[in-house]
Amino acid sequence: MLLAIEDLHLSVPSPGGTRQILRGVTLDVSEGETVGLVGESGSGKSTTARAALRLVPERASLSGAVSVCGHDLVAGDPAVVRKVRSELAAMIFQEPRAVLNPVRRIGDSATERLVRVHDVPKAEARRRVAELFDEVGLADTGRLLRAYPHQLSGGMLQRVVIAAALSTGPRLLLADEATSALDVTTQAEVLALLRRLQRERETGVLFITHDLQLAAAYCDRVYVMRDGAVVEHQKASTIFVNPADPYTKALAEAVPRLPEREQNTMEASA
Ligand SMILES: Nc1ncnc2c1ncn2[C@@H]1O[C@H](COP(=O)(O)OP(=O)(O)OP(=O)(O)O)[C@@H](O)[C@H]1O
Repeated sequence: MLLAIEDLHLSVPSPGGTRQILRGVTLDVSEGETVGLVGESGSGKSTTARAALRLVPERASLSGAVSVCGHDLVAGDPAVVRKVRSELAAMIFQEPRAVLNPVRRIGDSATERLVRVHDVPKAEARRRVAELFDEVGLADTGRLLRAYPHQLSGGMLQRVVIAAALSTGPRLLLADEATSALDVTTQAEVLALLRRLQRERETGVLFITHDLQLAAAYCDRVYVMRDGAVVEHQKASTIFVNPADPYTKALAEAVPRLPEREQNTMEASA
């Protein structure tokens, strides 16, 4: 098992007492699996994923178990946490521009993990990252390594971030709304790319999205969260057909559909 979270509770002190953010979350991700984590804004999806890297709020109180490739992230000492963050797991966020320093060249940002954390010589790190750029479909890698983030489109930047995340060969990818800011075509391209890389490397992916339809189409299994707890867990192929929890039912019913009249008009004109 790559990621195993069991009965995870997380609370933070708040002006009125204690604020419960996670209430007994249990989920897992195996090698080569894409597992969706779905829920509305504020349901605790990001907090759950960040707990896999022990990136929890300061002064948070945490109980339960989190293990990444068998390493205990709750009780583990700082060396274990460092190993997980630098070698075993990597996170991809929604907005690449927020991750990449705007005044640093792409090459410096993308090689940072290899150079700083893994002591790989700079020239070797650039060679490896250039290879990965090629793999994620970025052309003209020499020019790209010298470019600044503002010179690239959102889709290209997200590919850069994916290449940087993959540079240290993580077993587990935590993708937090990783394609939500992209237009539909670019989103489809980046999802296909992630799928291919994942199959080649047998990576496990925790795929966080607020979009149940996307999760059902893209993932193997789906967990649905509401108010800090998992309220449903199903195979992706059945979650739309057979939602058990009333909240999932409501989410499934909320998927926008074209009104019948417009659909008929489109069919007629096709
Ligand atoms: N450091 C913190 N201190 C206090 N509350 C926090 C902290 N971090 C998160 N929260 C709260 O915990 C809840 C869950 O947040 P989280 O970001 O995990 O939700 P989410 O499902 O990922 O939402 P979104 O889709 O909007 O990112 C939210 O109500 C958020 O405001």
